[in-house]
Amino acid sequence: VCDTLHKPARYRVHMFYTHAGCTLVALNPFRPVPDLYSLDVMKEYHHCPQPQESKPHIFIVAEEAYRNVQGQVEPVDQSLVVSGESGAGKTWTSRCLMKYYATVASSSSLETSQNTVERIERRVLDSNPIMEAFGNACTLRNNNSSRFGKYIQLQLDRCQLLVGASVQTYLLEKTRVANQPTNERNFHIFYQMMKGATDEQRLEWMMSPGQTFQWLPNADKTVEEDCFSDTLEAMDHLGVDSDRQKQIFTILAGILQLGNVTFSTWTDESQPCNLTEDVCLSFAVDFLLRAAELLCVPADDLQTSLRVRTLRAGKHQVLKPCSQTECSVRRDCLAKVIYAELFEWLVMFINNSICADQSTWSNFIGVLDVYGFECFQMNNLEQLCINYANEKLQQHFVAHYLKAQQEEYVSEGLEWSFVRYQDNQSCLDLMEGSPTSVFSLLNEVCRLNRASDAKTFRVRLEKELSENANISWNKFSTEPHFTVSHYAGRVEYQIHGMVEKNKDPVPPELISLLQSSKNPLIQHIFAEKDDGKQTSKGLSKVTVVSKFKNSLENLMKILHSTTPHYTRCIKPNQDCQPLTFRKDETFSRCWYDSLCLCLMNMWT
Ligand SMILES: Nc1ncnc2c1ncn2[C@@H]1O[C@H](COP(=O)(O)OP(=O)(O)OP(=O)(O)O)[C@@H](O)[C@H]1O
Repeated sequence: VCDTLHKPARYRVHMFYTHAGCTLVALNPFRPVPDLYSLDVMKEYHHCPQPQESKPHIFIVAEEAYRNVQGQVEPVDQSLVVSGESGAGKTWTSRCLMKYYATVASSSSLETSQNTVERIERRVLDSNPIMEAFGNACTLRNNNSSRFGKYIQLQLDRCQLLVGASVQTYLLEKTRVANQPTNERNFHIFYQMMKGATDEQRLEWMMSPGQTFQWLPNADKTVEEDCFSDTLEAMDHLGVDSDRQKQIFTILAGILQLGNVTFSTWTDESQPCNLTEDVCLSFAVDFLLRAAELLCVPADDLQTSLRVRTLRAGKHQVLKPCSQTECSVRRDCLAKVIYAELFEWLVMFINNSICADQSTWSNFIGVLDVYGFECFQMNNLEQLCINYANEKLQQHFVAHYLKAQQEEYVSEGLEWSFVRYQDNQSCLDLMEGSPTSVFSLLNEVCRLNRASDAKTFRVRLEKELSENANISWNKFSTEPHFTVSHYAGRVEYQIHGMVEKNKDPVPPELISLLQSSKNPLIQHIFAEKDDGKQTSKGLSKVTVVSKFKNSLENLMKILHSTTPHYTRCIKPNQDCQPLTFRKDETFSRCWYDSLCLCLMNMWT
C-alpha cells in the first residue's frame, strides 16, 4: 500500500509489475531502474522452474508465451498485447520483450550458425531505432511518442530459436509532417538530421548556416532520441546501403525546404498565386528551387503542380489556378504523400531484411504495440480510427477474460453464471456495423464528393443513427460534431475536415511530378502509383477508414488464432516525472487503469 501518494512503497522496493487476473499491470517508473532488465534477470526468469511464482515482471509474460510454444499448447502461436495511454510505456515494454527473445531464443551458443543468427537478432532489434526515428515524435504527452501502431511477429523455428521477424504497421500520423500541434515536434528523424549532420551533409542537403524550417518547431528542445548516429548504424546493420541512405536523406531535406515555400493571396484569379514576397522574393523562390533540386524534379513543374489544377472535361484539359489555401494544401499533400510512402518503403525494406523464409519457421510470438485510447479537445478521423482499434482490442480482451474465468470456474467445479461486464459491441455496431454505421455513412458521403460534405455527413448521421444510444450531439456546441460513448469514455469528434481526411486525395499532378523524379528511390516508390488505386480526380478509391478497418480485421484474425497475453501499462503522472505517482491524475482518466491501480495497491 502507498506510504504517501507521491512515493508509493512499490517504488522503494522496485515493484513495478503486478498480476491482475490474466493481465500484467506495468507501472512506468520514468527512470531506468538498475538491473531491472539485465541479462542476469532474463536468465533468472528463463531458467526458473515456476516463473509465475517469481516477483511479477514482464519477463514472466514473455517466458510463459515462450514455454507455450515449446510445449506446443494450442493455439501454439502467441500474441503479447501491450496497451495503455500515451507515455505509459508500451514501446519500452515491446522493446524489452523483443530483447528478451533475442537473448533467450538465440542459438549463439551453437557454433555453426552463430554468424547468421547473431545477425538476425541484431537486425530484428535494429528495426526499432529506424522505425522510431521515422515514426515517433515528441508530443505533449511523451517525448518519444509512437505515431503509428505496430505488430511484430517474432518467428521461431522448430527448436524455438529466433530465425526472423516481420512487422505490420498501422495508420502513421502523416499529417504531422506538415502540421505539428502547438508545442509538439515533427518526426524525430528531421531533428536528428538537423542536429547530427556533418558540414558536408548540410551542404549536400542545401541547408544554409542557421537556416530554420517552418516544419521543425521546437528544434531547440533536445530529447534522448535525437541521436542520428544510432539511426545510421541501424540502417547499416539492416543493409540500407550508403546510396540509398543518401537518397532517403535528400528526400527528407527536400521536404523541409518545401515547408518553407509559402504563397501570397490571390490578386487575379485567372493567374496562379505568387510565392510569398516575405523578406525578399528571391528567398521564397530559393526554397522552391532547393526543394525541387533535392527531390530531383524540374523546378517549373514543381511550381506549376503546386499552383495549378488540371481539370479534365472529356478529352480536354482545363488549367485552373489554385487559391492561396489550395496551394498550401497541395504543398502539404506533396510532403505527406512522400513521407508516408517513404515510411511504407522502409517498413517493407525492414521486412525483407529480417523476415525468415516461410519454410524455416514454424511458430511465432507477436508483440502488439498500438496507440491507446485518445480523447483531446479536438478529435477527428485519426482519433476515430484509434479509438475504434481500442474498442476492437477491448472486445477481444473481454471475450478472452470471460473465457478464462469460465474455464477456471468449471475446473473448480463452480457454477458459471452470467457476469455483467462493460459490453462494447453496441459501440462497435455504431462504428462499423451493417447496414448503416458511422464508417459506412462517412464512406457514402466521400463517394458523393460534394462541396457540402461536412453538412451532408452531419445530416446523414443524425437521420440514420440517432436511435443508437452510443451516439449523441451536444446541443450547445457550435461546431458540427458527434459524440461517441466509448468503453473508456465519451469522445466528441469534429466533423469539419473529416470527410476530406477520409478521402485523402492526392492530386494526380503531384503523382506525375514525383514519377518524373530523378531520385531513384522516389522513382521506385511512385512507379506503380497509377495502379488503379486512384480515381481520375486523384481520389483514393479505398478510403482511410476502409483501409484501416481492413488491416484491423486482419490483425484481429491473427489475434484470434493465437494465445493472447495482456500487459497494461500505466502512466503514474501526466508530466512524466520519475518515480512519482499522482493518484488524482491517474484514477480519473480511464476506468480500466483505475481498476488496475486498485489491484496494485491491494496486492502490494
Ligand atoms: N520500464 C521502464 N523503465 C524506465 N523508463 C520507462 C519504462 N517504461 C517507460 N519508460 C519511460 O517512459 C517513456 C514513455 O514510454 P513509451 O514511449 O514506451 O510510451 P508509449 O506507451 O509507447 O507511448 P505512446 O503511445 O505515446 O507511443 C519512455 O521514453 C521512457 O523514458
